[in-house]
Amino acid sequence: MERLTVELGARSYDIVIGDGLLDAVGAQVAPRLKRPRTMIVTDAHVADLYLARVSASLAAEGVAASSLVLPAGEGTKSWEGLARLTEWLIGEGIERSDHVIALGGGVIGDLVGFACSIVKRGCAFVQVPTTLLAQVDSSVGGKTAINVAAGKNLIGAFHQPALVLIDPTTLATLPARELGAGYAEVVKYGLIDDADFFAWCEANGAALLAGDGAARHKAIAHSVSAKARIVAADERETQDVRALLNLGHSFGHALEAETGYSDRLLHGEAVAAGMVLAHQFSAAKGLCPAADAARVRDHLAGLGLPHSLASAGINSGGAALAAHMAHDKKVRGGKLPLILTHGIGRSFVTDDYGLDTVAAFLDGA
Ligand SMILES: NC(=O)c1ccc[n+]([C@@H]2O[C@H](COP(=O)([O-])OP(=O)(O)OC[C@H]3O[C@@H](n4cnc5c(N)ncnc54)[C@H](O)[C@@H]3O)[C@@H](O)[C@H]2O)c1
Ligand SMILES: O=C(O)C(=O)C[C@@H](O)[C@H](O)[C@H](O)COP(=O)(O)O
Ligand SMILES: [Zn+2]
Repeated sequence: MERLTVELGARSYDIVIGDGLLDAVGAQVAPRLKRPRTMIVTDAHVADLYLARVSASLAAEGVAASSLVLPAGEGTKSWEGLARLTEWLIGEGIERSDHVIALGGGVIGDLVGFACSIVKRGCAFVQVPTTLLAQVDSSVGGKTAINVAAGKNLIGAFHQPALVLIDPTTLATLPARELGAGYAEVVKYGLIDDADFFAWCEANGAALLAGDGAARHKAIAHSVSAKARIVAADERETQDVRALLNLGHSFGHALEAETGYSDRLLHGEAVAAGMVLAHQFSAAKGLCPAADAARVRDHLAGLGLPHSLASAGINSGGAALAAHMAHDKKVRGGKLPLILTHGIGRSFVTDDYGLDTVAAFLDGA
């Protein structure tokens, strides 16, 4: 079992990684509770697979757990999902010191985190991520949100979890397409500031996706450690440090919006295409060697991930895509900060390029 801490002063918390940890959720959570009671929120797929085990681990510690099973999929990160969850938590008689357990992928984690940021003005929650994406990214850092018609994650809050419990063995049941989507966020950490880790991804990505346990463990531990470092340095994304975690997302979120947050394009798939576009845009502006942009495209394409507008199933014009980007939460003074790069592992934030420039680039991409 491995343990690291996200250092955030009074809001610091541990991330625990261990095979079989799902059966120890009760032992990890029980000592934190003011009463032997908790609420588990999950989705329909994960409930079938893992809810009974988590409930049993809590029962073994004398903790009674009620559960809410929400529909699987991005559509649950919505006003409707939020209303249903918050009403349920209130109906369950939640107290602020209770620890709601978010058992599932990034959709459940983001929704539960946001609900817990507003119910009774703030309740505790524990992330038990079961997708690769959630284990390497979304369960850590306290960005919580729902999607609205105008854009991705536009209604949300920073609300840190009290604890993150990662059991990599849950990935054994994850569909290959979901694994690939999560893998895009793993590659992101290499592209941001760690060229050696990108090279590791090139060498080990295929094995990781094929089920290599050691590769999965290394990717998860490395990713959460990088994320913990970045979040500790800039918790609320005010200093152009945490914004680097948005590499590929300004483009990616526009692609997700264009596909209506449907399963035509998963978040991680949109990020994969978005990261390639960010490198190609950088190369087109003379900021990044074209060979680096090609290397990123080739790695993601080689693993079957979207690596262009066409392979992401997008045939909209640049202006339509750029219009989505105008809603980006990083916009300041009317300018859109983009995460661009000087090469692999050398990302940076700039607001030197306007939406017209981005639209023209996308028209030719
Ligand atoms: N808060 C953050 O920092 C952050 C970071 C990255 C992504 N996100 C958000 O995360 C969301 C995407 O998360 P996701 O990719 O985990 O998607 P998801 O939560 O929709 O899960 C993907 C699918 O896998 C199923 N599933 C989950 N665990 C499983 C398992 N172990 N075995 C079998 N099936 C399983 C789910 O039921 C679902 O159908 C997006 O909304 C994205 O915006 C947030
Ligand atoms: O934690 C962060 O910071 C991230 O940007 C992680 C991203 O992978 C994630 O998709 C996040 O939700 C995007 O943030 P947003 O602020 O652009 O909604
Ligand atoms: Zn993301």
